[in-house]
Amino acid sequence: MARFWRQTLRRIPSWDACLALVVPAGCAGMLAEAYTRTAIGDAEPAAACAFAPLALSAANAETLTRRGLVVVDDVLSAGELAAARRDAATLARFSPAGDHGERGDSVCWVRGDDDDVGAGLRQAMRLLRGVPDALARRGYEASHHRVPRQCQLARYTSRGKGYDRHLDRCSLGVEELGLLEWLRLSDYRGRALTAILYLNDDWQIQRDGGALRCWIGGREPFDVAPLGGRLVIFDSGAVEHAVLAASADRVALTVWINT
Ligand SMILES: O=C(O)CCC(=O)C(=O)O
Ligand SMILES: [Fe+2]
Repeated sequence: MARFWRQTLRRIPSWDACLALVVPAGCAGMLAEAYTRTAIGDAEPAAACAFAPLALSAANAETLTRRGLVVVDDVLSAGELAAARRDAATLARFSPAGDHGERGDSVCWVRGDDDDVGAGLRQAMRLLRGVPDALARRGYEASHHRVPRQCQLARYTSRGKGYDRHLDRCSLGVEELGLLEWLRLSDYRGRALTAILYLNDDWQIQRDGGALRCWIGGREPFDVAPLGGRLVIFDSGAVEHAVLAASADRVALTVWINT
């Protein structure tokens, strides 16, 4: 056995040559792993996510282009909303989000093929993932968008805080983040549109709080109530927003559409 190893080692031209092969291969592996672990590693083109029941109008697309944000109400029927809410409530894998105390919600990532995702929630996800295709059909330049298979389900409880003012797209460069982190954040850096579908029941902003507060281009902020069945679409790189503290449980399903 010892002889075998001696002979094998003698056949290797030099350790330097070995290192020259192994180190770049290891680095390439790490970088590939960093990229494929992102939400866009297996994202689909917008057209592949077409969802016929979602009807957005030309006026919706025009408002999004002009203002950077559009609100569309009642995209779910009362029955669909109730089913999605029920499914969201039975999911048992929420964990606290936010490492720096900037947000008080618990989140879980859901995909259409997850075993614990019920038909109601799956329907809501299909609708949300159909947003870029529905926009592209109305003239919004979204055909190049890619849609992650996973959506974020976020729950803010009545006792917790909201989410501080922020932008959904990260604009830090490779020199600030380092190559590995820069690759890991590919989806976060490439976010084009944020699409949120609220799954709340009988929400009253004066009573329950929890508004989505938005700042666009230095103008006065305005509040959007998280009404059940309401879809909010905005430019992830342009609309600063915050979630105000809620006094009732607040549930939102979000997908970030990438370039
Ligand atoms: O739930 C909302 O209204 C917005 C949440 C949010 O800003 C986020 O998850 O990035
Ligand atoms: Fe956000």
